[in-house]
Amino acid sequence: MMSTSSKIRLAIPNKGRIAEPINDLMNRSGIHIQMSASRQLIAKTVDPQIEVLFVRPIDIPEYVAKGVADIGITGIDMVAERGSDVSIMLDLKFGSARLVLAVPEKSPVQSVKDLSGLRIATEFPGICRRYFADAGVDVTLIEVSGACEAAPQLGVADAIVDLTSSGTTLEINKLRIVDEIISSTTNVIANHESLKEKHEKIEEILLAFESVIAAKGQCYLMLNVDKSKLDDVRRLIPGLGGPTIMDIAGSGAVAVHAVVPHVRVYQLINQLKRAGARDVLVLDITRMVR
Ligand SMILES: Nc1ncnc2c1ncn2[C@@H]1O[C@H](COP(=O)(O)OP(=O)(O)OP(=O)(O)O)[C@@H](O)[C@H]1O
Ligand SMILES: O=P(O)(O)OC[C@H]1O[C@H](OP(=O)(O)OP(=O)(O)O)[C@H](O)[C@@H]1O
Ligand SMILES: [Mg+2]
Repeated sequence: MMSTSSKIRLAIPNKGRIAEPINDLMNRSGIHIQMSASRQLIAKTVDPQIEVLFVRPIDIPEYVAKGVADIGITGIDMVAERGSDVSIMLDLKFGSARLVLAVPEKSPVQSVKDLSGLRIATEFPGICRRYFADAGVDVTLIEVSGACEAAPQLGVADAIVDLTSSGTTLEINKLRIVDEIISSTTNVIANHESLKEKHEKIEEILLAFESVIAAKGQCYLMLNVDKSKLDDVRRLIPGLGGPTIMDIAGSGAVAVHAVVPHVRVYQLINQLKRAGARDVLVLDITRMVR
């Protein structure tokens, strides 16, 4: 195992749907990117051992497989499309989408078997070839690089294989799902050799990302309460290691601190006030390491 002095190159998307959430993850995890120009392809970070490479999400799996980057962040669909030999390290749980086979609402097609001899438009030729081969169905693939849902209306395809998340694009283009091929989220992937040689540093980065995911949806609640009412307040505060209780010197009151889920806060504050809590503060948690 190598020391923590290993340099790491991290490949992340330069554009597209997941670029912004990944940038947010980098900031929250404390690995701030230092950009000197907006179209910069390689950037330094606050950690002199971590350098960032900005590339297209579809190219990240192969850059990582070939060792151009040690680790990368991209959709699991991109890894499947390229068939890249990388280690899947961490599911970041955003960028959720399903890759589906869809046909015009009025099409007679009911299953993949009905597509024999027909034309399929897709941005995912790799996944499609394997999918139709597994199904034993011979089709013609029409490769497009966006706006795939328009292909049936334009008369260039009989069906499409494309991503859907909210379902809006399928609905607007009057398309019906016939099958789900894969579901995808944004993941951290790693090069096999880098994992052996730079294990400690990669683990350090993963821990930083995990701590951001753990903190998501949680907030830090602080309040003061007279000791006589402490039991009522304690009963209201949900788990997560139980509240921390500290004496406020000479006041007959205590300070109570606890980590609580965001979704509980609105109701909880009212209940706590009724139970005698005062000076309530709710703070965002950026990172949480257990
Ligand atoms: N509708 C969506 N909802 C959630 N995630 C999506 C959606 N569309 C794409 N993604 C995910 O975003 C990642 C990058 O795809 P995206 O289409 O944003 O990149 P791109 O093709 O480089 O950008 P663009 O389509 O703007 O040219 C993929 O892993 C994909 O699964
Ligand atoms: O279910 P929805 O929420 O409507 O999302 C689905 C759309 O999102 C993606 O398009 P993207 O924004 O990447 O544009 P593109 O078609 O040019 O790739 C995908 O290719 C679909 O077209
Ligand atoms: Mg796209």
